[in-house]
Amino acid sequence: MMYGYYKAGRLDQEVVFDLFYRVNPCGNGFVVFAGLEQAVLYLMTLRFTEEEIAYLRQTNLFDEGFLGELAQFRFTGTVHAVSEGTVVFPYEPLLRIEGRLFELQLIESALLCFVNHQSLIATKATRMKLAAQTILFDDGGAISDFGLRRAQNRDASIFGARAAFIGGCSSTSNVAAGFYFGIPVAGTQAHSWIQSFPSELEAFRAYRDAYPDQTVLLVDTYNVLRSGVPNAITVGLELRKEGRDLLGIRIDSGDLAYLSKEARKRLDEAGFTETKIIASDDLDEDTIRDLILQGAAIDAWGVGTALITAKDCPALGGVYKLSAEKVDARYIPKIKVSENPQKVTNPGKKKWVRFYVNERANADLIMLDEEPVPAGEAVTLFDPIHTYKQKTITHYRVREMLQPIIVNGQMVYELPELIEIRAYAEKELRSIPSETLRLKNPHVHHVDLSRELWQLKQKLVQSARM
Ligand SMILES: Nc1ncnc2c1ncn2[C@@H]1O[C@H](COP(=O)(O)OP(=O)(O)OP(=O)(O)O)[C@@H](O)[C@H]1O
Ligand SMILES: O=P(O)(O)OC[C@H]1O[C@H](OP(=O)(O)OP(=O)(O)O)[C@H](O)[C@@H]1O
Ligand SMILES: O=C(O)c1cccnc1
Repeated sequence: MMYGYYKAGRLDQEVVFDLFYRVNPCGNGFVVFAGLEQAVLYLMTLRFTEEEIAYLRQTNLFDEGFLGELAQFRFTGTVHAVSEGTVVFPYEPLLRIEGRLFELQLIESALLCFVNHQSLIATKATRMKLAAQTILFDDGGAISDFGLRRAQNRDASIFGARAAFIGGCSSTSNVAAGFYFGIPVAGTQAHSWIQSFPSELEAFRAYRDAYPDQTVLLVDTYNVLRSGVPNAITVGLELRKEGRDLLGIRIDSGDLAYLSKEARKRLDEAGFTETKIIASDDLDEDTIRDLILQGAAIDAWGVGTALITAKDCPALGGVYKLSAEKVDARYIPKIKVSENPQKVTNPGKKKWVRFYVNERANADLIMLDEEPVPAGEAVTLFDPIHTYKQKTITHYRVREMLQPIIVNGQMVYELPELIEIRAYAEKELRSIPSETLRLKNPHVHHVDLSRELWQLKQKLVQSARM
């Protein structure tokens, strides 16, 4: 397409693209937006190397003028985006990109790859947190990412760990992710550790000697209640003699509700009331919720496959659509019409706002960029499909959601630390009504169009059909 634009003399045509998604993943009521940092770093460093140009040359598809354009390629466009960790909903522009058609077309798939992957995993992690009733993070069980071995690849594990941390995981067992992003790293030991020693007790003692202040023992290699827990208590008593304590045990198979409750009883009877019980074994948000309903005595959760691959909903369908074209300093709105009404795009250069009523997100409104943001006057919102469904809000706080990130190829935004993004994501979740956070059949958050945008869309649909 870039070569075609070049041949048609359209490479400098100024356009606007929106990146958004249409359907929440996993039956969820929202998405936690993530991946912006990688998208921005990609745009700021995007170049064609001599080697890459030589590869393209030998395809015999392109002329030298075009290859020369690639050699001097720089991203010179303007990007507005929501902050990482923001709770977002279908059809909301997550990134709005303005610039040369030549550049904006090239970046489509890369931007989608960063945003789709990390937003999906951040959302999945949030679901786990909601299931574990840890939305208030100081309560309920922490969730650790155990996913590296099950991730689709190295990058998926590392960026997945980043996204999982944004979504609320407390730690990762992926040390590379700790190295790159400063995520707290935590882990225990595998069954092979226990098997490699002559006995379980010797294995526990050797682990304690290596990590006397972080002794967490895997108790299910032979028999949880007859061998693992009694041996862990023996090692715990030895630690006590040194003035230390047994930090935890991990149960990785069997009936996690029954075994955790029994293990809790025995640990408590032996005086280890502070020792944590960590569960793992094919956990997902449904099993976590189920175990909590059964009164399982689980303090923390190690989650692998279901988290890092978003196993039951393995892709977020974010898309990148052209919404306007600049002609004589004016933006001309563009639309994509479809037989499927959900695939008709929202035309024009747009922005969007969120209305808060009593500090809870009440509704979102997508509007044309030139429209004034409501400033306290009563606003009547209507459903863009079933337009008779209307509501008027009066006492609200309004927040503009897109902010400048890159202007004419220059970064104007300071990328936040990951820990700040995580804290912001938590704050965001607290601003969303609990009905929308429900794991099953959540309330559908209202994302409406301003009257002007709605009328423009109707007009363009009508004219496109003629
Ligand atoms: N009390 C429980 N309620 C609901 N699900 C549970 C409960 N206990 C365990 N599970 C889940 O059931 C599944 C256990 O599967 P299965 O019985 O096949 O294996 P297992 O006994 O854990 O042995 P292994 O992991 O060694 O194959 C896991 O996904 C686990 O998280
Ligand atoms: O959430 P999950 O996908 O289960 O990931 C975590 C699992 O990974 C490890 O198991 P391991 O690779 O040794 O396999 P196994 O326990 O399934 O046998 C660990 O002991 C957990 O069981
Ligand atoms: O640290 C652990 O116990 C761990 C890490 C990854 C996968 N399974 C277990």
